Amino acid sequence: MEEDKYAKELEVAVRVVHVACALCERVQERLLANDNVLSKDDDSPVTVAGVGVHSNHRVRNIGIVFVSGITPESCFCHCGNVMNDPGWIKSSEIEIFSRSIQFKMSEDFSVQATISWLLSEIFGVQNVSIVAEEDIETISKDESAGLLEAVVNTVNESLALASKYGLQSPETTLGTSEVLEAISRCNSTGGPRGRYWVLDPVDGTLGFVRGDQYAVALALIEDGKVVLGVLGCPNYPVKTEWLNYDYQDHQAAAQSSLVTPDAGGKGCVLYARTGSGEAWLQSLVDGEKMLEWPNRARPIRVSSIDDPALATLCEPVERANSNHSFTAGLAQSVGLRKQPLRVHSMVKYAAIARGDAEIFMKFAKCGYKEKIWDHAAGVVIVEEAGGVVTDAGGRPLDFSKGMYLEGLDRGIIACSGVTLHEKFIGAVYASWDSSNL
Ligand SMILES: Nc1ncnc2c1ncn2[C@@H]1O[C@H](COP(=O)(O)OS(=O)(=O)O)[C@@H](OP(=O)(O)O)[C@H]1O
Ligand SMILES: [Mg+2]
Ligand SMILES: [Mg+2]
Ligand SMILES: [Mg+2]
Repeated sequence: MEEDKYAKELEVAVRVVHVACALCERVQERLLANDNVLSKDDDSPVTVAGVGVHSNHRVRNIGIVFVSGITPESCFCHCGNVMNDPGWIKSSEIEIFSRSIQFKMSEDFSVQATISWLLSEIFGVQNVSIVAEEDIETISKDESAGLLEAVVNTVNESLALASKYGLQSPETTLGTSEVLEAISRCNSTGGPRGRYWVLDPVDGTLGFVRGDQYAVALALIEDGKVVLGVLGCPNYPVKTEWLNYDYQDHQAAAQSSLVTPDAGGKGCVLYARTGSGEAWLQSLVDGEKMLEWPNRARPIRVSSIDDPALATLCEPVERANSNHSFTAGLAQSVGLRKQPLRVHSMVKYAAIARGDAEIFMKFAKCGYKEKIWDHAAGVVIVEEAGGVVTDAGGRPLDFSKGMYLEGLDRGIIACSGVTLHEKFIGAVYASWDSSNL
């Protein structure tokens, strides 16, 4: 790859993700300030599920429903709606969850509008095509007027700070139609040809509403290949020991000396360009306090551990999202001894790229189709940091087939190096037939 190919795109992508992370932090602070925090208790008796509707080609989250005493698997279709993104919380947390999800939806759309507007300003509206998780229909409905108003305010608040990150802020505040127009540009469906951005505005929905780990993920795909990836991790500080903190720890830590300019603040942005052999980390900086851009970056590398007994497995928190007992069996057969690190969102890819864990595995239920925005940025960052990412058959993930990772063989295995990777691929072959997947 030419030395400077995609250099400008990467530079811009990193800055817009910083702007988006600052937006997320503000929204999450408001959320947490109102005691809208969920605990991490996974064994609670109430099922919470987002309710989605099929609109065109994708399933949208439009609200929530609470059903006592049934499992996500037994959720049913209701009035043409389907259950999506199931999770577990305590009954006492229902009201909190309901408020939280409003914040989360507002954040999703605000991030999409902000990133879409900034990319369009820089590269020209006609050159910007985005595949993103949320689409225009949800927010265009009459009943979403309140949500839209909140989004317009948040977008303007964020764009006003864009100049702090070396980007152009709008001359006047954006109106509703401009915000909707920016969101409507996120209607690409991807595919094998052309150039398009891939955006997950908030990855790790439950992590976000729990005041825990979540990520903003932006990648650029050209002719079906991911050419760069940027992961914003607002709650993943340079200090690794915070990876698995909960909100209470977070409060304590936020007041402690860990959050100092030296420690690098409470979040980070990771990025890489395909083929460069390098991946980078920047601390998140508070735009309002920032005196000048550029923020310094340091190279990151995967862990050099290849002894399974010393390796750490990172996986989704929710059992509904990945089969914990299957991965535990694989881990045992390969010889892992440590407890798995369960972390929400693409922060798992960040943990591998930074060398904080050695293996990330996700085995979704049969029938679930992985989306490209949940993996594109993370995969390139792990690979350029020296890691290996494939499906369970050992093949690279194929981002060229539209919004989904079509043809994915069973699950995803990301490792810090080939030795561990080969062991896990071998373990899948050995145990698959006896698994219930
Ligand atoms: N049923 C099911 N199976 C597998 N995967 C699913 C499922 N439902 C959702 N998703 C996708 O998982 C994304 C969140 O993954 P995480 O690894 O963060 O999950 S977890 O919260 O740690 O359990 C999540 O991304 P976000 O929606 O951006 O949060 C989803 O795209
Ligand atoms: Mg996601
Ligand atoms: Mg998301
Ligand atoms: Mg979602």
